[in-house]
Amino acid sequence: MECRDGDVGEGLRTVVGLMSGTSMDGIDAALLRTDGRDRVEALSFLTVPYDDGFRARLRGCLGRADNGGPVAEVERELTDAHADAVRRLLDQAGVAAAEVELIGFHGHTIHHDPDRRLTRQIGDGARLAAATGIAVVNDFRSADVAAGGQGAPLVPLFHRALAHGLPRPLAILNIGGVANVSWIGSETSDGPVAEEADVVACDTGPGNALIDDWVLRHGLGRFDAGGALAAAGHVDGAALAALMAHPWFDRPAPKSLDRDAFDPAPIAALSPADGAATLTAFTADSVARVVAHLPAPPVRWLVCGGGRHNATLMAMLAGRLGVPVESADLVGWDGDALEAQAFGYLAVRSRLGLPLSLPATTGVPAPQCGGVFHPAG
Ligand SMILES: Nc1ncnc2c1ncn2[C@@H]1O[C@H](COP(=O)(O)OP(=O)(O)OP(=O)(O)O)[C@@H](O)[C@H]1O
Ligand SMILES: CC(=O)N[C@H]1[C@@H]2OC[C@@H](O2)[C@@H](O)[C@@H]1O[C@H](C)C(=O)O
Repeated sequence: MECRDGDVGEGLRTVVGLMSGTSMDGIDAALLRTDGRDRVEALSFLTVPYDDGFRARLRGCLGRADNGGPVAEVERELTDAHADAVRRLLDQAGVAAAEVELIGFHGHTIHHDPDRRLTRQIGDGARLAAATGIAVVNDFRSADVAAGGQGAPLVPLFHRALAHGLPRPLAILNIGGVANVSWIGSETSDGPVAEEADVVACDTGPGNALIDDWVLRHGLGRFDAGGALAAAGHVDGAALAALMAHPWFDRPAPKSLDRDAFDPAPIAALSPADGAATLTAFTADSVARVVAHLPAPPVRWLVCGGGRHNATLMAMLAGRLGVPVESADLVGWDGDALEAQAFGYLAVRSRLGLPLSLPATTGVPAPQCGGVFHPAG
């Protein structure tokens, strides 16, 4: 399926993908070569962490659908930080800006309410294009949401491109601030019928964000390193049941979440370790709960995103899913880089006029193109 005539030719292109994820840890920047279809070659990757001051300013924008308050200033700061991340990435890779055709710039989601047809990623595409001298595609989610889709997750078509040769059905689980799964069925090519049949996706529920917030509130760092705090605690069954009673878990896929969709009030009175254990079980239980919404149970789960570094969470997932649950790095992917790579891949698809989302990945009525192009400044 093609939405319009592609305005760039076929073949591999060198692109940068940039992601500022819901955990607000920093900017992930990936350099890759891809044809936007089934070929992907990872070249280089780095993360530029946000400092605490900027993270606090960014947090102050969450929930805002308008440009008021600090949003415009934070958007400029965020964009300039992305330009700096691109420079560092290209320095690291020894690649000149002139060799890069395109940047896929996700920006940062500050508001996501697709049921009201609202989603907002801050990040000024024209400013980034001017600062880097490289053409930019941004605003990947708006067209999907305007058409009635969830606007997320958008990584599934990239996951499918990576998954050739792996056993099916395969689940690729991203555990970032929020968690999302791509279910990949039969091995097929990039055609319209196949696209409908072989990939189903949705957010699963919380990822690390509630755990991060809990650990931070107790002065115990920015995240539960290795899951050590959770390992020292006990899961509170009543609090977990209260968290899992949220009606969102009964909604069929596709579905998506804003970062702060769940109220952690049920764990408020728990000790730091018991709270961490219970929130970690909340993430694991919500992933297990999604299996009923998939076309068939996956035979293997490959986990990417920062949550795969949490051994307690990985053990809970393995216990609940009953099939191998492994880091995506085991099959040669860089589990920290996949989201950033995905937005480089999606930028190429945007320029080729190929869909970024499908009815089975976002609930959009028909395969949907998206992204906004900003020529090199
Ligand atoms: N060593 C570790 N042990 C435990 N957790 C970790 C570790 N390293 C990273 N994390 C978790 O991973 C999070 C970052 O994950 P990631 O970068 O995948 O999220 P994101 O991309 O910001 O979010 P999203 O995918 O929702 O957009 C951290 O906030 C932390 O909770
Ligand atoms: C609205 C939004 O930014 N959603 C993010 C978030 O972080 C994880 C999960 O929730 C996923 O749905 C999505 O990001 C990934 C990159 C995606 O679109 O596939």
